[in-house]
Formats: sequence, C-alpha cells, structure tokens
Amino acid sequence: MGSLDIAGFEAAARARLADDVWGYIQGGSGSESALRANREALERLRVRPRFLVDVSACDPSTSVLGLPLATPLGIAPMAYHRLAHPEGEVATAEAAGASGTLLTVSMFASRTLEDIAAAAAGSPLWLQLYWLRERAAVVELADRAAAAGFSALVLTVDAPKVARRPRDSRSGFTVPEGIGAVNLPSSLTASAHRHSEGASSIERHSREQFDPGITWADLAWLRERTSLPLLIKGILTAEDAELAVAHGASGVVVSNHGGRQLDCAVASADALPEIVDAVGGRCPVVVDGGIRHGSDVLKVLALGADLALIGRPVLWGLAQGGAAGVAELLELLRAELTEAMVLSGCPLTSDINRSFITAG
Ligand SMILES: Cc1cc2nc3c(=O)[nH]c(=O)nc-3n(C[C@H](O)[C@H](O)[C@H](O)COP(=O)(O)O)c2cc1C
Ligand SMILES: CCCCC(=O)C(=O)O
Repeated sequence: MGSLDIAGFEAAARARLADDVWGYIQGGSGSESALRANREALERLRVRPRFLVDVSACDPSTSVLGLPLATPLGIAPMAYHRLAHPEGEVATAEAAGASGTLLTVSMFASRTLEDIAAAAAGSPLWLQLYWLRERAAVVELADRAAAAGFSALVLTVDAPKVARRPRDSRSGFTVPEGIGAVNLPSSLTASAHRHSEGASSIERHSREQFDPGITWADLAWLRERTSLPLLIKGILTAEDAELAVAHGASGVVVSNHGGRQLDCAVASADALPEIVDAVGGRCPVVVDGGIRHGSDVLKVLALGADLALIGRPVLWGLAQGGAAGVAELLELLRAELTEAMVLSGCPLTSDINRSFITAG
C-alpha cells in the first residue's frame, strides 16, 4: 500500500498474480504494437501551461449524459475481475461508489449485476455488451441492468471475435472453473472453461458466441428493446463516429481495446481529434487506452474528450488490495489530475481546451 505512482500498483499486482492471468491482463494482440502505440501517442503530447490564473480552488468534477462525476475519469469494462481478487467487481464497485467514479461493468463480469449495483451504492454504472449470436441473452442483460439502476449501455463493436493474443495462446489461457461470466446462461459460457494446449479459450469462446455478422442496421433492433442510452465502444474513425450518431448512439468510446484487437490499429489518442471534430458537442466522446497518470486525463480532455476510462491499472489495484487497492489507485489519479490542472492553469475541467496541447 502507499504506492507513489502507478508503477507501484503494477509491480504489486505482478507479484500476486499467476503467469497466465498476468499475461491475459497485460497482453495485447499480435506484436502488441497497438498496445505500445497508445502509450507512445500520449507521451508525444505535451501540455502548454498558462500561468497567473487563479487556481486556489481547483475542481476536477464534471458531468456526462447528465450524470455528475467526481472526476472525468471512469473505469473501462473488463471481463472477470475475480481473476484479480476473490471479491471481483463487487470490490471494484465499492471503491468506485465511495469516490463517485463511473464504473463500466463488462458483459463478462464475474459477479452479478445486482450485487455490483448494491456495492456501488447509487454511484453511476454503465453495462458493456457484446452482440452475441443469442440475441435474447443480450436483451435480458439490458433489462436486468435497467432494473438494477444502470444508466447506460455500451456496445463494443471492435471485436467480431477476440483477436489472436500470443501470450494467451502460449499459456493456453482458460477461464478457471469457479470464476465465470455469472450474468449469462451457463450454456453460453461453458467453452470459456474448456482448456486446449496452445490455444486461448477466450478467443475460441468469442468465435462461438459473438455474432460477426451484425452491421449498423442492426443497432435499431437493440435500441428498440431498451430505454437506456447506448454508447458505441471501439470507434477509431470520424466516419464510424458519424455513423454511430446517425444510428442513434448517445455517445462514442474512442478505443483500440487497449491494443488487444487490431494490432496495427491507430492509437486512441491519435484517433481522438478527428472524432471530436466530427461528433464532439453532439454527443459525449469518451476515450480509453494507456491512461496511466492524471496528466494523461488532462491531455485527452484538451483534445476534446469528455471522459477518460482506465483499464488495466484498476485490476492492478484490485489485485494489490481489493476495494482498498482500487480506492487508493483512484485517489492517486484524482490527486495527479488535480495537480496537473493547478500547474497548467485550468481550475475547472471546462477550462481545458485544445490550446493546452502540442504534439511534442
Ligand atoms: C483484462 C481485460 C479485459 C477486458 N475486457 C473487456 C470487455 O469485457 N469488454 C470490453 O469492451 N473491453 C474489454 N477490455 C478493454 C478495456 O475496456 C479497455 O478498452 C482497455 O483495457 C483500455 O486500455 P488500458 O488497459 O490501457 O487502460 C478488456 C481489457 C482488459 C485488459
Ligand atoms: C470473451 C471475453 C472478452 C473480454 C475482452 O474483451 C478482452 O479480453 O479484451
């Protein structure tokens, strides 16, 4: 406990997790070039600070889709939090709820939506969905989320299948029995637990269950069956952002899936400006990928994002200390963001704009 920066959380988690689980969490697809590109893009951006601005009161709060948020930093959807800690998503939700941080729950969460909602204690929750061949299961989950008080759905579109991820193929990564996607019928999840030497069970599971045939025209089908706003996650071009809005999306998540899908994909921070120029102001633009410091949040807000999501580090915090570890991580990032705002002359998140950024 008491890590001074995010590297301390990463090291603590590495020491606690088994090699195959660590490989699944940390890994990317292919040569992991999209994974590296996310960090490189953020490192390249530098801030142009302004001084002699009154920063005696600095407030990092914001709101997205009418939801008040303590900071413009939320938690990205990640499958199976119980891989990192026995309490899984309930511990994550407890920490998120205590600090008013938005939590996006994966369709492959390892605790029930209802238990997660109880732990979040009224703090905002979104539910992420993949489009399964078994459409009825998707709609049933959306209904349960609405009943449990979730406020939006996030449809991930960058995964017609889970990509080839060499670390998982090498380890033969298999979701352990006893940790499961408990919100889905077991008939749809069994193959994630079936081990084969030299192959990833997650990849095979996705080939069996995800529907690779859906198109923009199918979005209307889902929207007709839920009253919740629908965001589209995995957008990397202005063209697709426009299509998302034209098909009724309430927001977009700019993401290359943390470098876990198309290995040669553009970095999310590099894709962000064209997407903001296309749909910013018409709907919230959320971004994830490689956010590792509060100042990274300042940078993506300067490029026009409304909200940044953080992925892997949350699992590091969870592995380190359950709810307390996640709470500590969120507090570190909040403190770093607040300091970055003070030192660059932005007392409010609404003060942060493109004039604060330069590309190296
Ligand atoms: C272990 C793990 C599991 C993930 N599971 C999901 C998922 O179920 N649904 C989804 O849309 N994205 C999933 N993602 C992608 C994240 O939502 C997010 O796009 C990415 O991790 C952000 O990058 P970062 O980890 O560099 O912060 C997962 C990522 C990781 C690392
Ligand atoms: C079938 C679970 C997929 C989880 C996921 O999106 C990821 O590992 O990146």
